Amino acid sequence: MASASRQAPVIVITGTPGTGKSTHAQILADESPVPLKHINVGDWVKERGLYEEYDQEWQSYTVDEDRLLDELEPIVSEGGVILDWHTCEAFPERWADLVIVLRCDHTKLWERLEKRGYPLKKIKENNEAEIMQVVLDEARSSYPVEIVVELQSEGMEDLEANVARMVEWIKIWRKEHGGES
Ligand SMILES: Nc1ncnc2c1ncn2[C@@H]1O[C@H](COP(=O)(O)OP(=O)(O)O)[C@@H](O)[C@H]1O
Repeated sequence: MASASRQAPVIVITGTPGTGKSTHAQILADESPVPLKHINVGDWVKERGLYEEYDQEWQSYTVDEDRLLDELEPIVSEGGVILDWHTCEAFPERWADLVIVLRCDHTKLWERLEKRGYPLKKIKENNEAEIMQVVLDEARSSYPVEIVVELQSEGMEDLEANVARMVEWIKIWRKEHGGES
């Protein structure tokens, strides 16, 4: 059981770039009834140099997964963490109590990535990945189906409803793990 000795859960928020992971994670960290540390894994990789190389053409880093997992392990095993990353299959299954996969209509996603200044081929690649539900399939094949939850992230009302659902889930988790409701 992932969470046997933890006081607070580990929530993975994943999805194609631009689906809203960081936005959700920040608000959830603010509104959670238990303290949750938001780790933006992409930023972590950059800040700590946990990559093998930077690909200029794709404007992306080749992550050193072994080092990344080694650095995350002691933090994650304490619990009370939101792991925010565009992929989730590298994380050990035992880490996650809940895996949220954010989804977005591809035309909206295209606009978000354009605004971010991504090169066209990177926008296309991510757009296709979203249409083909690559991250959702990856989550479903990496974790027990009952902890993987797919949520739409298109407008502000989705954002509010999704965070409210996660807060409710945390309250129940806490009750089940001997904390207050
Ligand atoms: N549900 C949503 N409603 C409105 N805007 C959103 C929503 N989700 C994300 N956005 C916007 O889309 C952009 C990308 O969101 P971000 O959280 O950075 O995505 P990610 O972390 O998945 O790359 C941001 O400008 C954010 O404000």
